[in-house]
Amino acid sequence: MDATMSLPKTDISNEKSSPFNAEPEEGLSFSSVTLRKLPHLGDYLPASDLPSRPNPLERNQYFHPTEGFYVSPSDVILRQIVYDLSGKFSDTSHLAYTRAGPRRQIFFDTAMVRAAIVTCGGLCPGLNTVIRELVVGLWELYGVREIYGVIAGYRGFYSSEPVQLTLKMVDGWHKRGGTALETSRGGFDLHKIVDGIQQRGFNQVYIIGGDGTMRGAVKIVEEVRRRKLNISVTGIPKTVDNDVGIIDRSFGFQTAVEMAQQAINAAHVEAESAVNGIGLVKLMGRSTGHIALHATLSSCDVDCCLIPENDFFLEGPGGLFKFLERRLRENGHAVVVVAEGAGQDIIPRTEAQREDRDESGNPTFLDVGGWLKVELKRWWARDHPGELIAVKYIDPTYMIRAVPANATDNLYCTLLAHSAIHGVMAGYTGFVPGPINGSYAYIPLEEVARARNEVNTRNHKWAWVRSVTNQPDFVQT
Ligand SMILES: Nc1ncnc2c1ncn2[C@@H]1O[C@H](COP(=O)(O)OP(=O)(O)O)[C@@H](O)[C@H]1O
Ligand SMILES: O=P(O)(O)OC[C@H]1O[C@](O)(COP(=O)(O)O)[C@@H](O)[C@@H]1O
Ligand SMILES: [Mg+2]
Repeated sequence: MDATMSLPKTDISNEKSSPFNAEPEEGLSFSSVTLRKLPHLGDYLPASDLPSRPNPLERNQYFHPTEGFYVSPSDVILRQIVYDLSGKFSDTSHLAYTRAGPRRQIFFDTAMVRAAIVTCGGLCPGLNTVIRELVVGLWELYGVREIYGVIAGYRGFYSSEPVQLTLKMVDGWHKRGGTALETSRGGFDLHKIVDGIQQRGFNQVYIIGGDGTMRGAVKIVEEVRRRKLNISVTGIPKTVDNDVGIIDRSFGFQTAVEMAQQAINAAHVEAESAVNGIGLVKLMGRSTGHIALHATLSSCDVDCCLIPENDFFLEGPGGLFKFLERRLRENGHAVVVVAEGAGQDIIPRTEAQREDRDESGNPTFLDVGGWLKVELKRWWARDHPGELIAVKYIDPTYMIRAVPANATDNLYCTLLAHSAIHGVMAGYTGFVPGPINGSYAYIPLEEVARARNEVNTRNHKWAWVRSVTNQPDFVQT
């Protein structure tokens, strides 16, 4: 049967009208869509300080913009694309974001642009590609020549001299892991950072980082606005853990999953080749188990996937040991994948360990893999004296994030970088570019900083994990 979805005509909502955001038009069926308003320099700068000009892509020798090339403020991406046609619409189902892409008119004189690029937080495959593509995009698409790399994270804005970046310098960076600009945790001093941005005359700031970085970027945008500066700030979401919300996934995540699979494969080979072999792999994921989950699904060799979103326990009926004992009896070996943030509440720790934080204030974790290995051996020796066991523990955590991005992630990094540039040139600020349901959108930075992407253990994906591993729920009885 061909069902036609009709959206309810009530609840017309456009968060706040502005010349830079779409107005609902009479007769259009998206009248019930709530469009997230994007911050724009024009929100606080007088129009006389913000003259618009034609996009230089118009004159670019390699571009021949056709009808439909430019994105207009009324182009939107819907947050949700799965609907229940029985008519049970929820409020959030019609949330929309401004579509990313080049604008016909821009708000920067590209000869006057001084762009700053910084990387903060942990490493992630693709960081160098994003940096390179920001430089290439600014240089080739918009003719910008004043592009600077801020060294070693937020502290670089006030503690070291930025490095001028050229096309020649960044050549080949997309093939290198890590970040050529260096990164660090901590060092967030809001006033020193914004003073540094002002003193160096930066008017476009590209901040590449994870959830912590985005929270910092929100404060920078607020301070820039408070000082009424003509500076556009964008956040490019980076996290190997894939814990940033709203966007489909973060760059580098697929590469990390691919690398994780290699570790799982090795663990499987080791486990299969031993008597009562247990292959144990620890993967990154502070508070979310996305890497563990995706690597489990794609490897098909995993017996049990432990993630921070799911509690587990070791001893007694329904516990991990009983389950593994069964698997060893049935198959002779087992493979366990554990995300670094899993089981943290059941690992014994001292008061000092409980309080320990990294320079950014993130809690530091105990090694769940090392602890599990010791506990597994202790349990087996106690309950099965004289029987062989081999626990092969692989910790590839830094290996999976220190590699260059794979082809899919490299492509993604390019689109992110270019989307960021187009948005900044259009005068938007305090936004994040990212794919939503496969299409690139601009999302308010503040919203991204608040959103978390956790594994939903009640949805189909987790059910899929269970169908692959046949693992229990680890419920105390
Ligand atoms: N709430 C916050 N406010 C301001 N800055 C923050 C905040 N949280 C983290 N930062 C800063 O952001 C940077 C990166 O944060 P971190 O948590 O280490 O990595 P990530 O951004 O990858 O999550 C650090 O310089 C840190 O000081
Ligand atoms: O040892 P480091 O470099 O501080 O980082 C370890 C952490 O960094 C991560 O890889 C990524 O975390 P962020 O994205 O928050 O930087 C975590 O999975 C891990 O806990
Ligand atoms: Mg983080």
